[in-house]
Amino acid sequence: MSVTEQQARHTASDQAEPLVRLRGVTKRFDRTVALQRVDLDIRRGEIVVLLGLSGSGKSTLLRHLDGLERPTAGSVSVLGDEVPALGQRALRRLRARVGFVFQQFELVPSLTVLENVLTGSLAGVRGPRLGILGYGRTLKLKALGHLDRVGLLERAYQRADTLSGGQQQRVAIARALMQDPEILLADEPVASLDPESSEQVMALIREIAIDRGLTVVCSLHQVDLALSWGDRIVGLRHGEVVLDTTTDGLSKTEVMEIYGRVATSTRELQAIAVELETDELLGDPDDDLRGLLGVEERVGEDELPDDPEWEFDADVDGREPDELRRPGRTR
Ligand SMILES: Nc1ncnc2c1ncn2[C@@H]1O[C@H](COP(=O)(O)OP(=O)(O)OP(=O)(O)O)[C@@H](O)[C@H]1O
Repeated sequence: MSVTEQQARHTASDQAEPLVRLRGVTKRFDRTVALQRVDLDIRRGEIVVLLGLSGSGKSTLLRHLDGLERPTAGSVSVLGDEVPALGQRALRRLRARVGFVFQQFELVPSLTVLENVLTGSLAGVRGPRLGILGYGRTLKLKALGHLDRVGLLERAYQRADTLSGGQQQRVAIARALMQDPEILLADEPVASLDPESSEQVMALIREIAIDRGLTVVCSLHQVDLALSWGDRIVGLRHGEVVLDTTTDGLSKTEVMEIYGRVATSTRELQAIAVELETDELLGDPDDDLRGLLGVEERVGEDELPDDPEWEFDADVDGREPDELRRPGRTR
């Protein structure tokens, strides 16, 4: 995106009232604090990327915007509605204005592509639909138009499970468009895709958002994609916002430095490097890492690996991304 385009979009969005406003949002699940005192304003037309490690609270934040979670404390306002206060009917009306795209696409595999897209028109509508015959001509033409927009018109009558991952995510985007949403939420929409498909899907989301003046809030863990396809990056760590900046002129190293500054140990830096898919932090841990991020004073010598054969356990799925392991050592 050109700097001029980004400036024009920011100027327009700066003048508008925020579409999304979070104030002091804390969310606890039993003893886990998923979000901590989050304040966030998102204005119409912004394309915001939520960036952070696994377990940092990205999905939880997105789910609050759609009323799928209620905050333990604080307020969540979306499109002028105080979301946690909405009853079921009002929530359905809000959800009809907010599209949601998920990591695993959530298509019905045995239905055709067109039928899957048509189900997007059911947001806010009650009652079952009986296959494709249950939808009127106008809706079918609209669905076909969206399939054309995402480049899959010729696949309309194919079963959804015969498509590639990238194609399925494009179908999910077409389905979300059936609602004519004002806000599009996307939870790790490219996490299951290869790099090329990821680029294509993110490019498509951005193009559609700009065409339609959509506001997008998208969680990602790849810094490169966040920088290429977002206007603004909101970085989360342990449920707190630790970074909130436009992508204008921002470099990957700067993003990593900010994450580095909030990391409390070398182990966490390594986890950040692995999860954010950068090798910039994975040089010689004794030199490059500490030098780049200036962490010596904070972490102390005893936390740094003293053996060059140490190995980082990249399996951060356990949401405690803090394990250093030497070969052969059991945890
Ligand atoms: N329904 C739930 N019950 C209990 N704990 C939960 C629930 N949902 C989320 N959590 C916890 O809240 C924290 C934040 O989770 P969340 O899914 O929002 O993180 P995330 O950044 O989206 O992670 P990922 O990138 O892996 O999807 C994690 O510690 C998670 O285990």
